[in-house]
Amino acid sequence: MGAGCSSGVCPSRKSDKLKNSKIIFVVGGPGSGKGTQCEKIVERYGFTHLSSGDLLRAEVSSGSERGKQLAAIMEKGELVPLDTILNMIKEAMIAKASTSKGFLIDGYPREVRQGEEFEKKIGAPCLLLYIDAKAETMLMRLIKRGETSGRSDDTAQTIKNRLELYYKATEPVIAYYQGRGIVRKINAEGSVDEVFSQVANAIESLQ
Ligand SMILES: Nc1ncnc2c1ncn2[C@@H]1O[C@H](COP(=O)(O)OP(=O)(O)O)[C@@H](O)[C@H]1O
Ligand SMILES: Nc1ncnc2c1ncn2[C@H]1C[C@H](O)[C@@H](COP(=O)(O)OP(=O)(O)O)O1
Ligand SMILES: [Mg+2]
Repeated sequence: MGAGCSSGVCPSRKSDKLKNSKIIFVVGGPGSGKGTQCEKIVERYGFTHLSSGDLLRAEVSSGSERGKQLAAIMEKGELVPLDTILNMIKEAMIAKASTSKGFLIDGYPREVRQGEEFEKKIGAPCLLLYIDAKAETMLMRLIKRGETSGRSDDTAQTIKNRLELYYKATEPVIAYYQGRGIVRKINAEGSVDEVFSQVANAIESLQ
């Protein structure tokens, strides 16, 4: 049990509707397996999975003007503006707050400032799942995913940019939360089930 989430209730909520929500950040490089593990967590534990990338892709699919601007950023493998993604996550959380057993925030924070702003506007995470795979493993998985995903960012050049940005901007997020004792590092090199057995141990340490 990490600081700030004893008995499943986190302190100092910034939104009344979310004040009793359990929040788990799922952080790892592109292609490390965040989405895959989140699906398995939902299946077994019934948490609410919110993927920042999925929220953004839904906006792009809507064909809105904002979606067009986001698509141009994502195609290059860059980060969209912090306020945009944070507001989308907050709205999605509020919509599910009354029925959710807890939230898996997948793909956020991608930089330390995103974590700070999330805590100011929403609340503190009680666990950070750090999905750790080698760069070569992530690259191979993304190239393979690109054969069928239809994602404009699963292309060789954009994958390279995303990996570089991950090491530069997102890895510091892990060090930032390590100081609070809420980081659980998951070795994501094995099979989906091998990875999930570690993930399940981390989730159960919270119950
Ligand atoms: N443990 C694993 N072993 C092999 N392939 C995996 C594993 N976890 C995920 N994958 C595959 O790797 C790709 C990236 O996984 P995904 O869950 O989309 O990662 P992320 O959300 O971190 O980008 C997907 O095609 C997925 O099926
Ligand atoms: N928290 C965030 N801040 C800014 N941009 C984000 C973001 N989460 C996602 N994006 C944008 C930039 C990413 O390259 C793109 C795809 O994200 P994703 O679906 O989470 O990728 P993946 O699951 O492969 O790691 O969406
Ligand atoms: Mg994903």
